Amino acid sequence: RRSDGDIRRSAKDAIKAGEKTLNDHKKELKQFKDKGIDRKGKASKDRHSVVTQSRREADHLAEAGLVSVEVTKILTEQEGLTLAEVSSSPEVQEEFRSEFCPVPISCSQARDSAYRSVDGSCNNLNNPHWGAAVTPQPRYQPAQYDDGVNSPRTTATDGSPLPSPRLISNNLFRAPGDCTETDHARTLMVMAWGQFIDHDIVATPVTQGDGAPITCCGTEVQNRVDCLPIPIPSDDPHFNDTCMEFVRSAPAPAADGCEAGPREQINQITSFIDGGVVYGDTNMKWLELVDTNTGSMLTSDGDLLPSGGGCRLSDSEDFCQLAGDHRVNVIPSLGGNHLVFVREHNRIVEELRRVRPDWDAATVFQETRKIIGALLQQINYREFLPSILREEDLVKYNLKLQLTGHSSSYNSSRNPGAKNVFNAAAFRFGHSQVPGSIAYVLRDFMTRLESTPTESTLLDPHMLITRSGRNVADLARFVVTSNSMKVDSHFEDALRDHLFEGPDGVGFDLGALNLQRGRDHGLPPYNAWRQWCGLPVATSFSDLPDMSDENKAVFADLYSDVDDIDVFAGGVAETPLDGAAVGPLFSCIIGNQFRDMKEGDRYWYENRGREGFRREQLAEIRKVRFAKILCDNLGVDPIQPDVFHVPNPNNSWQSCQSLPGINFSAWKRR
Ligand code: HEM
Repeated sequence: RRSDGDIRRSAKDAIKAGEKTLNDHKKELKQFKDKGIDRKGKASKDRHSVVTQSRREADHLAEAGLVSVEVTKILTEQEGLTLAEVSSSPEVQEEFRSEFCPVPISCSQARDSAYRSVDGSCNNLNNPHWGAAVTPQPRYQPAQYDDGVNSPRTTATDGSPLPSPRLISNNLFRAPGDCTETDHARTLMVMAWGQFIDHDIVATPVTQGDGAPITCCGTEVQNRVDCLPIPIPSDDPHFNDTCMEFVRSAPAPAADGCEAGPREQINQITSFIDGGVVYGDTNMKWLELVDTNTGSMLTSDGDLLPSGGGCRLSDSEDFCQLAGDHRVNVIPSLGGNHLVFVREHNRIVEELRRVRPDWDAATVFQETRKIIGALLQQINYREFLPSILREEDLVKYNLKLQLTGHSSSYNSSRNPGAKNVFNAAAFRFGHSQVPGSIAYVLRDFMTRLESTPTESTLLDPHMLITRSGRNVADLARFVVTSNSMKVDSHFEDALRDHLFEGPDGVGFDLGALNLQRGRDHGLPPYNAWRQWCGLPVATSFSDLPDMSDENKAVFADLYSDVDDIDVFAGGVAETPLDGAAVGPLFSCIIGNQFRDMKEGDRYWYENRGREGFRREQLAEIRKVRFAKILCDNLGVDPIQPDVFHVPNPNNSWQSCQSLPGINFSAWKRR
């Protein structure tokens, strides 16, 4: 056995080598920039980077991640340590931490605050980084990289290469006759909310070049370490090319704290449902979005979102929208939800100023932010989750809300962080719900106007902001009355062939990106997750439980072993459970994640104490449903009380006036 001193010397040498790799990497990125390689390439790659761009703070963590990976590779491959020895060696970790990790966060001020910190730090007082912005994504199961440390999972059990994600997409995700099935019970709000709340929970940055999105296709960039381009089969039904751009997610050090270990990925926003999607997660962003004289959110002409950020503009009068999250322009249904909560914030500010004239603008802002966070949590757990999970799973994962009084669900040993498999696979189920076109529905609920293919609305906010936003209510009416697509193995061509397509006709396949992202992150395959969830595991393709015969046959054609199936492919292809939108595997992962985010949140809105609300305030918040918020801010009247389900005799249209709202006198000084 090697002495501690010997291991420390090896660790120091490995760290030196890691630093050299980091410097070489930076030089290489600059060279690609100087040669103009990252500046050229396809226009669609720049659009994709609007979604996956990284923040400067994340770049620093990525540098630590790169060294962590290098150190771990050297210690395991050249110095003969096992992964477990690297992780548990105090010598290795002390050396790594002293060079690359920020000084531990002090929570002395945050301890007694009635408000969440802007970046989510110190929510958990013993583990201040849990759920905070710009931290490594935690995992439910260790990564499965080809080399154990860093290389994507690309090899099948028998040693052959895994099938190309685009090939899987062509065979599994393409709907027969290009016709995806409708979900007759759920509305498009299930899809729109899923994406909106996802953008409150996770943003995974990819590695960026020296100021430009990286290029991964072409002879000049072969074997680039940051790349994992997707091979396109020569007989592809849509693409003429042979290569789809794909940049790896930026590396992070090991998840719990900041340690040397196998590659992890970054979450650059807070995992808590805290309204970061509305406000952002940095003081800089708050200053950009908030009127500091009043505590209200800045808006533009027509009470729309302010302008800024990147998107594509089809009309010279339009502008890109700025919001707490940079992905706001991805699709109008998402931007619509952003707008609703900015308006709701400003409505609440007015109400609070009336009942609390003694409060300054900063207090009004924080109190309003707290109520908005509570409303997001309440809608998510009381309306959205019951629309996608079975009642028995809501009970099993402790996702049900209390009807009265405070709860004592806080558990300081639960890590609320958004888990890698939730981000890179399970919660992407919503991609299958996206419809092929977006339209306006007029006040008569019958007339549909300006139906636009979904691909033309991507990254283009036109439908929301045209005519100074006068059609926003028509768009919302479309979202709450139209059916979502079923969660199944089929995707609309808008996303599967035309995602972020440019004038050159080149776009992405989102289904293929999801599969490749899972491999990039080293996600264990489908069967390993079934086992983790305690579900029956298939030993052959023919006994895949919870799957149609048709899907079993497709999997048997694509993969050489049932143990190789990618978790996103297997999960989305499962037959939904009775009463749920998703199958058993995604129900399990989504259930576990939302339990962590509820029980692991010291500021969970039902909690007692100064982090929560007074009893009478909580009772007022409990009166509100999402329908009322749409009423108050978009004037969609009448509306069905449960906007996640289509109107029916048990969920019939009601006047906005008849839906209860918050009485703010509960916020009066006592
Ligand atoms: C409406 C159209 C949508 C578009 C165009 C879209 C597009 C995208 C893109 C381009 C990515 C990054 C892909 C990658 O390179 O890995 C992504 C990630 C993701 N999407 Fe969507 N999406 C849509 C809707 C949804 C919906 C409805 C949900 C959930 C219900 C969802 C959940 C997610 C999640 C969880 C991620 C990973 C986020 C991260 O880790 O940063 N998306 N989406």
